[in-house]
Amino acid sequence: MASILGPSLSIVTSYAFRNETTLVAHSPVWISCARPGNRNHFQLKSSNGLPLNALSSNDGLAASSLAMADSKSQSLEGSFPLSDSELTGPNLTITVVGASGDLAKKKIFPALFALYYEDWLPENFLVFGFARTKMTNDELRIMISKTLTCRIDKRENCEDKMDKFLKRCFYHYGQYNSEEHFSELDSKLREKEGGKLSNRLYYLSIPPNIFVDVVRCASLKASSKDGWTRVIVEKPFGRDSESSSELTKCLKQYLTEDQIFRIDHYLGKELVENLSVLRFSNLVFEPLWSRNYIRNVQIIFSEDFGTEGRGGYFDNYGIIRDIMQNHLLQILALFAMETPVSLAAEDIRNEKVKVLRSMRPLQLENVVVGQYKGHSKGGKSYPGYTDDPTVPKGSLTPTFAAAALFIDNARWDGVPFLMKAGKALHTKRAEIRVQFRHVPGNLYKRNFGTDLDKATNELVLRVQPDEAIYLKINNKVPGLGMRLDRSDLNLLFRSRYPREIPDAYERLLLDAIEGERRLFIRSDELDAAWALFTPLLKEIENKKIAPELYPYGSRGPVGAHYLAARHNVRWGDLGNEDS
Ligand SMILES: NC(=O)C1=CN([C@@H]2O[C@H](COP(=O)(O)OP(=O)(O)OC[C@H]3O[C@@H](n4cnc5c(N)ncnc54)[C@H](OP(=O)(O)O)[C@@H]3O)[C@@H](O)[C@H]2O)C=CC1
Ligand SMILES: O=C1O[C@H](COP(=O)(O)O)[C@@H](O)[C@H](O)[C@H]1O
Repeated sequence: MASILGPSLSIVTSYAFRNETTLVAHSPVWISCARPGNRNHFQLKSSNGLPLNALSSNDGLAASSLAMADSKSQSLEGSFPLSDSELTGPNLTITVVGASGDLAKKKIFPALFALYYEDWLPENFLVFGFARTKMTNDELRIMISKTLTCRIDKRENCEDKMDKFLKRCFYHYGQYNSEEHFSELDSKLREKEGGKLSNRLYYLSIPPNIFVDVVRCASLKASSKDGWTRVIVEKPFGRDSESSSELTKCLKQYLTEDQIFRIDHYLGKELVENLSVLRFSNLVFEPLWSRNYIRNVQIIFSEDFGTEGRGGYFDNYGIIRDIMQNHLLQILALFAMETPVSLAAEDIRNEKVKVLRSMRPLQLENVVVGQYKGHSKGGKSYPGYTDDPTVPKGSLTPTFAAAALFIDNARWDGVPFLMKAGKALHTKRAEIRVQFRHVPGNLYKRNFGTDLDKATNELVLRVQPDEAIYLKINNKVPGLGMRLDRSDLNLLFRSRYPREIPDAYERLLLDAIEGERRLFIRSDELDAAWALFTPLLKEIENKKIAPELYPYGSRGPVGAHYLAARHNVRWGDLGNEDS
């Protein structure tokens, strides 16, 4: 039997190395739990500097109890009810609260399976579904297997792995506000954990009005006694500053900040992760990253479908809360932050908060809101937003918004950051566009005609679909004479990296398991984000600003063009489809 992880610590080499086998063991000595196979990364330290699945100093458990639990677990080896006799390390149970719901089926279970398939999960993991719907373990397994459409589908041994995964999935039904039902869940978890050191991760995949009930019941009745307990909280984190701080206050009655993992799945997207790598590990970009060279930055999100099926939820939030205040603002903060002291979560989050706190209050005149209306095209008709039966008639909720934001600090003074987010537009896309300044005294300006904007360099990070980073440059068309052409230096991920890109939820789940908080939102970041958007949202709502209507499947309201033009900007996504 391999030895188990003791309370010794090893220090992280790098976040990116979590599946590599290079160890940098520091005192006290690393106790190896080496065993053959892919799971070597589970002997490695996580990116928070602790052994994977160990407790962080913030998880509320003294090292002595970890040691005690570990020695206890040695004597109970084999009591975990899986056939694998080589089990090592602490147990991990992941309880998906709201297991019957859309997000659980669509994203969470598939992500867990993908992690399992690729050997990222610890040996002793279990998945529990919890919801009010009555289901047996087998029914949950059928539900999971039916909806497990994930990137792994076509891979070798997928079915075999799936069977093994499903054997680790269990269900417990109960009410979200019943301490008794969470006590029952706790009994089931303890039975499965077999007395070993156990860590527990809860994923709140439920509507926000029941977050606090669940956290109260889980924390009082079903938290880990000897390991860590962490809770992933899904958005929305409130609707404005007041409700958000109330939510934080309530959660903090039962959890410490370090136990709360506020998820913003855009931070888990490959290209968003890559933003800092591009900037801080290439000499060529960072010197350009300021008002001196950058004319404007555009952060664009569009979906080619409406709120179909989620109109009830959406109408209470609207596109500004649904996409801008979180996903796009997070990207902006990462894009604009100063170089952090290190890659440690707190260093990065400190820099992001500074950006958010330096932002100029949003003015209504710098914002355009829109709502899609029904449209017929090619003999097919597409419903308007208010045609959705779950949306109140006459709703003014915006399904589109564009905004010009400014960061009043030395680096970004005067540079417009334009955001655009919309549903039911002509395409599905998310991208970051950086438009550089004109070349001063450009020797070739005669070759560009009068429109110098067309000749400026533009760096595009296409977050989705078809991830890519490309830089628009001017180039001489080969041949005699002097004709210039706008070309792309193009890093198309699917050509360069044939492996499929993991879903954002995979990365974020793994990070939460590892205790890596870098990609989760800290409460002061959240406060700063709401402080920026709350006055604007209140003004839009109090003044009952009517959204500009745009046809389903169009490029959005024309007001967005006027807004950009007022700031001397042209939206970069409005050229041809591939631009
Ligand atoms: N779906 C998505 O694409 C995304 C969702 N989110 C967020 O994730 C969370 C879950 O989303 P999603 O799965 O779509 O949500 P659902 O509406 O599907 O709800 C999840 C589960 O919660 C229970 N539930 C639903 N409504 C209530 C209610 N009023 N009171 C008590 N329980 C209820 C139901 O389970 P049961 O009846 O069995 O108890 C349901 O299966 C939400 O916070 C959402 O905002 C975030 C990003 C995207
Ligand atoms: O958070 C949300 O994101 C989805 C879009 O996510 P993506 O990963 O598919 O781009 C959006 O549809 C939804 O309205 C919003 O709540």
